[in-house]
Amino acid sequence: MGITPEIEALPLHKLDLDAPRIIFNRIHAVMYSCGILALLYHHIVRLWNAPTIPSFFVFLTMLVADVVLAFQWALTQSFRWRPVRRQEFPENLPRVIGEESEFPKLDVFVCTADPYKEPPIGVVNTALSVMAFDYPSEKISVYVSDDGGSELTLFAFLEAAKFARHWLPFCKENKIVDRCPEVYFGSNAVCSSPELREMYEVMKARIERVMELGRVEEVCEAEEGMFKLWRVQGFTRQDHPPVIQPLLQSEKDSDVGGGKIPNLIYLSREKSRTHHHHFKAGALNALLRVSGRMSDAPFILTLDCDMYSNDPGTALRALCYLVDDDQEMQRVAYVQFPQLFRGLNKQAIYGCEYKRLFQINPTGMDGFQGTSYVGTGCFFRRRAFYGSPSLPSGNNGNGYSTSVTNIRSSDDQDVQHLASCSYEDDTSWGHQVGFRYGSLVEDYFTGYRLKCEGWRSIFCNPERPAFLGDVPINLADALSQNERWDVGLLEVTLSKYNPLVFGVKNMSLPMGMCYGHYAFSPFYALPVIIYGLLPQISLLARIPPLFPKASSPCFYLYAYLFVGAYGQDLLDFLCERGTLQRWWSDQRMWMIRGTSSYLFAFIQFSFKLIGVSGIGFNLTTKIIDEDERKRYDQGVFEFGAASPYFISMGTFALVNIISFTLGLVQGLLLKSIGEVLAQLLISGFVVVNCWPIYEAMILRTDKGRMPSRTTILSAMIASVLCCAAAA
Ligand SMILES: O=c1ccn([C@@H]2O[C@H](COP(=O)(O)OP(=O)(O)O[C@H]3O[C@H](CO)[C@@H](O)[C@H](O)[C@H]3O)[C@@H](O)[C@H]2O)c(=O)[nH]1
Ligand SMILES: [Mn+2]
Repeated sequence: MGITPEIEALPLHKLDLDAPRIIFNRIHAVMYSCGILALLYHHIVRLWNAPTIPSFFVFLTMLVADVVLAFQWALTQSFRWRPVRRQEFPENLPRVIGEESEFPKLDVFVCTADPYKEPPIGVVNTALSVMAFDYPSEKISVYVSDDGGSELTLFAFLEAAKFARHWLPFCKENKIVDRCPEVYFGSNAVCSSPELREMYEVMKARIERVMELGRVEEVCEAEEGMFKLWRVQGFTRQDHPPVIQPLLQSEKDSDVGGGKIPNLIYLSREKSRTHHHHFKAGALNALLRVSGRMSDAPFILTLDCDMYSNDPGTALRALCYLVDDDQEMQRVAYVQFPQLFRGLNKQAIYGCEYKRLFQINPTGMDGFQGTSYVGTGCFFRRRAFYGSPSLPSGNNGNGYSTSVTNIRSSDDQDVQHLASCSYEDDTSWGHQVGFRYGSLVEDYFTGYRLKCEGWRSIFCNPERPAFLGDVPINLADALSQNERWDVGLLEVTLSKYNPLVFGVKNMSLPMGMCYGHYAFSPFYALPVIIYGLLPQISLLARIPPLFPKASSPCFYLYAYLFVGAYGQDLLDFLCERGTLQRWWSDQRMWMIRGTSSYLFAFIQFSFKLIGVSGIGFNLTTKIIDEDERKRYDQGVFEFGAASPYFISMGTFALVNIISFTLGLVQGLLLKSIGEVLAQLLISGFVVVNCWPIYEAMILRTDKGRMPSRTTILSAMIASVLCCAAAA
């Protein structure tokens, strides 16, 4: 093992600076900073000269909005300072690692939490797609973590284990590219094995039947034992003992051709109402311990249940970094692949692609200490969970260092105990060891804490998407997912781990800024709400204009700052293979989040602070309603089911259209458009963005239109605001 001089010429990976972008970004940064300084100066002069006390407060509020925007803009410079591109050469791996038998083991964690929100057939597809990696099968162990504690999921995996024995050799012999069965059989490609397709359909039907029944009835005698636990009185999803069930064992089992097969293990950790389970992080830690005992692979891939592998070569690509024994590369805690999605509509109306988060920003963070962990599609070095890179590591005899400094390790503890609720009591699990607790965005938080310990990470973004997942296809789901993330971020921002304090001290200034930018993103609620209400209300109230006249040079300063920020955002988007339409949706969703999920996250977080209510992990539904899907595919916004989000965004939309119309009429009548041009442009911009909301309120008749009660309520609030302003 190790790179000897002769093979140095055959590198495993390569890094290039994105020079044109770096130059452009830095020049823009300097110019734009001057603009911001000029704006702040303008603000201060204006505050100083405020004619009345109320106008002083109005100006002050506008200053607050601009300060938050400027602050966040400054933090984003760290993403733009030094973007890099990487390339891997997996074909050179054998020269470094040697024979297939020398390849390191790989453990894969697939998380699921509710069979009704995350259909088991989907989870099965994800598992099968990774079991079929181009990788020595006997080296792979797939662990399915079922936080739903459901016999339905176990049943599905019993079926999957049988099907895998046919599917895996078929994929490898025929060099199939799409190794997620649903995708392969769903594509138009002619399947060379109709029997296999039939077998898949039968499996699917059996799983779906059990889902309909809601319980497992017909299983053969050999399997009946596995379901016994569920028949015990008092077994519920919140209260049950650990269930660990190996379904395939590479030592004993083989595929239908007699070839090797991966391990497949079902695990549902113990649950009890008296213990906090720490959601996904808790599940991952149980997996970490159990897998450490059962297979103890040095490398671990974490996957959400809906993220299937789209490229069988992905594991090898990740190894290009993980097995490199260069000193810098030995500090790599994880290799993160981007989250990419299938089934997005043309405009990606709900902005769920999160291109900036998953594709653009990571290239920038990779120019420093590496990108953030995004929860799925990420290959970890097991050792990273057990302490800093400078700690001496264990060795599994294969040349790859592994964990195993189990905090309470002693051999008489059986595997069951490792998955029990009380195992973590009074240990460092979740604090210094394993996935970290304390934030609903356990992914962001864990990656961040690892960086603070001195680890680094890699962003690996190959041409063919490595993994593909599902996105929420209705507005309320998209916002509720975002709200959960925001609450999780606030938990970090308002703790001692604030990235601008703890992070800057333990990582570096640019890394602290990157993590800080995310941590503070819920604060975007402030400028969005202020810019979305104050200029409009003051327009109606005819109080002194908030912005310079169209003829004043300061007007151009505002124009420059607006065009400069939006323009650069658009450029970043297009450079990362985005389209204009999707960018438009993305910026629109930013505005919508400002008035809904960002705002509601603050409310939810405050409730938690004062102890009114706890916070939970609201799963994103992966079930797709046909009707909804149709509307989504046509790019039509979904407002069907009432949601408090819609009331606040409806109010905003209405205030803006009222103020825009009245302001325009008044400006024309009094021939004073120039004086209120900036305010008209702002509310006009909001109105254009809100078009789908007006449509849903008034024009549409389908099931996805805005519920009348929501429309009426928003209209009432908006009229109260407008009347109060005009009075
Ligand atoms: O108590 C829980 C809750 C969730 N999950 C699993 O966590 C995954 C992510 O849940 P999902 O509802 O799909 O949330 P998303 O917002 O889509 O997930 C993003 O955000 C999460 C953090 O909020 C990360 O964990 C995910 O990896 C990231 O893709 C799913 O596989 C769930 O089964 C559990 O295992 N246990
Ligand atoms: Mn998800």
